Formats: sequence, structure tokens, C-alpha cells
Amino acid sequence: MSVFTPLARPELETFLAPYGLGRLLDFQGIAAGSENTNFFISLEQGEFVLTLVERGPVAEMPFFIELLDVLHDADLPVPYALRTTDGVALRTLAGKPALLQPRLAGKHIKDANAQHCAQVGELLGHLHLATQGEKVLERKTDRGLDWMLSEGAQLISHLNDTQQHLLQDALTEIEAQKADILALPRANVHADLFRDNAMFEGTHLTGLIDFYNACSGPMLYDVAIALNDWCSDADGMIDAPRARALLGAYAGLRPFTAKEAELWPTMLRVACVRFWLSRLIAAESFAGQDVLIHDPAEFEHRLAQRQQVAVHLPFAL
Ligand SMILES: Nc1ncnc2c1ncn2[C@@H]1O[C@H](COP(=O)(O)OP(=O)(O)OP(=O)(O)O)[C@@H](O)[C@H]1O
Ligand SMILES: N[C@@H](CCO)C(=O)O
Repeated sequence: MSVFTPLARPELETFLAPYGLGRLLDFQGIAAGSENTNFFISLEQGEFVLTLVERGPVAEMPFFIELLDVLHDADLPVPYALRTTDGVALRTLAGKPALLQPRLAGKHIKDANAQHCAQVGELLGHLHLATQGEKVLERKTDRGLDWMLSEGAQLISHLNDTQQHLLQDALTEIEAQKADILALPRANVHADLFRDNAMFEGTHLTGLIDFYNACSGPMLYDVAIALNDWCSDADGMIDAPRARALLGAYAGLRPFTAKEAELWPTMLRVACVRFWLSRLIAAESFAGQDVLIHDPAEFEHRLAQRQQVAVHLPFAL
């Protein structure tokens, strides 16, 4: 399980007291999640989630807090950092940046259908509309195109011949298309909108969590990341009905541009490379430890399948 930093009741009680939310009734480490430490926290005044941020520089925390405030103010179903009675959002616990957030209702969907995908597309559209253009809060991702090129170049020798060929072709494409990709329309992007970062009650999307990869960047990248997870079958092929549902709902709010339509197949491959590499790195660094490791091969297969992309963006000339 991924509780990188275990906590004892007394230190939690001391940490929670300044929120003025009553006594600590119960707490439980959350096994799901692979990057941060999370606890479900029951206080007299409600249910909360405590996150200790394990990855990334502390200097980035004000960005995440501000972005979640903006999205919460735009009525999107996202958590946000609660303030202590003195107005402090970002705190420290066990030497790590720590945030207390409301616990959102719902659970993760494993088998997504077209209705789920349409809601994901719609929420992504709202997220981008709330932050696009001049409204964008700038944060450069630490896992962007340059990261892919340098990590990919380092990791490639660890792979077999077929994998090397697949990755090298993708890296060459990223290098060639970099300028065009970075010139696409921008907003704040979640950059990790997988099924395990969305909560549903039935087919109703109740929450989007885990914004710790959020940054400013091309909106199309966010769409590609979400589609690769929500609309892939077991072999990594795109499931057309689910993909059309997600893209149609998104485009109903923010129509795609001609340049986005042109770069769509490339962007789907870029989004595969991003997670193939981060999973390969995690598998190497956490090997043998009691940490949730996602299978890198899933994205190798998806990247292989994305050499041909039959589902185009709904774009009218
Ligand atoms: N605000 C919240 N409301 C309800 N549940 C939450 C909330 N935040 C986190 N969780 C639960 O904790 C789990 C882990 O959280 P999260 O996805 O943020 O961790 P992570 O380590 O960053 O995960 P990932 O592997 O996606 O990077 C989630 O799957 C969810 O079940
Ligand atoms: N969603 C990521 C993990 C967190 O970035 C993955 O499935 O590899």
C-alpha cells in the first residue's frame, strides 16, 4: 500500500486541532494512490482527506491551492485546501507539505461506459473553459516534452528491441512536433485524469481529485491523457463509442481547432509516452517495496495501438 509516511494519533490530533472541526474520531491510511500519502480523517464535523505531498518541490504548493480555489469557485466538483481558523492552507506534517481537504462522495469506476466518458469530457471542457487564455495560472510541468526526451533517451537501453523501436519513433516524433504542440491553445490541465482520479455515484460524476500533476499546457494533451485511460480496451485499442462520447461532450463546450485536429494522433502518442516512462521509472525505483506500481506495459501496448488512429476529433471546417 502507498502510505509512504505513517502517522500516529497524537501527532495527527495536534495537526488537526487548528482547523476547529472537532475531535478526531478515526483515521485510516489509503492504500490506493502511488505518489502521495493520503488518509481518510473522521472529525466530529465531517469527513476529510489529509494529503502529505511526497513528490515535487514545496514551492509548487501555492499553485495547487490557488488552482483548486479557482475551480471550486467555478462550481466544479473538486476538493480544495481547508484553512485553519487562522487562515492557513498549506501546513507541514512529518516534514512534508500537508493539506486537509473535504472528502468527496462517490467511488472510482473500473469499467467505464459511454455515459461515464461523456461526463468526463464535459467536466474536462468546464475545467479548461474556467482557466483558458488569460485566466491560466502558469506552472511548467516537470514531466513535459523535454522530460520525455531526456528520460526516454536514458531509459531506452533498458528495453528490448521492439520496445526500443517503438519508443525511439515516438521520441523522434516529439522532437519534430515540439514547437507545434506547445503552440496549441492552452489552459490549466489536470494532466492525470485517469479513472482512479474521478469519483462517480452511478453514472453521475461527483468529483475530480489528485491535481498534483496539474500545470499550464495544451488542452489537447489533457483530452488525450483522459481518452487513453477512459476509452481503451484491454488490448490498448481505442473503443470508438466511448471515445466519441468523450470527445463529443468536450467539443460541445469547447470546439477543437483545425491545428488540434491535425495533431490529435501525435498527441495521443505523446500522452502514452508520458505514462509509459513514468511507470517504467516507478517500477525501477520502487521494485520490491510495498508501493502500488502501475503496469508500464499497458502504455507500451497503447502506444503500439496508437500508430494508427481511426477516431478523429469532431472538427467542422
Ligand atoms: N478529496 C478526496 N475525496 C475522496 N477520496 C479521496 C480524496 N482524495 C483522495 N481520495 C482517495 O485517496 C486515493 C488516493 O488519492 P490520490 O489519487 O490523490 O493519490 P496519489 O498517490 O496522488 O494517486 P495517483 O496514483 O493517482 O497519483 C484516491 O483513489 C481516493 O480513493
Ligand atoms: N495515473 C498515473 C499515476 C499517477 O501519475 C498512472 O496511472 O501511471
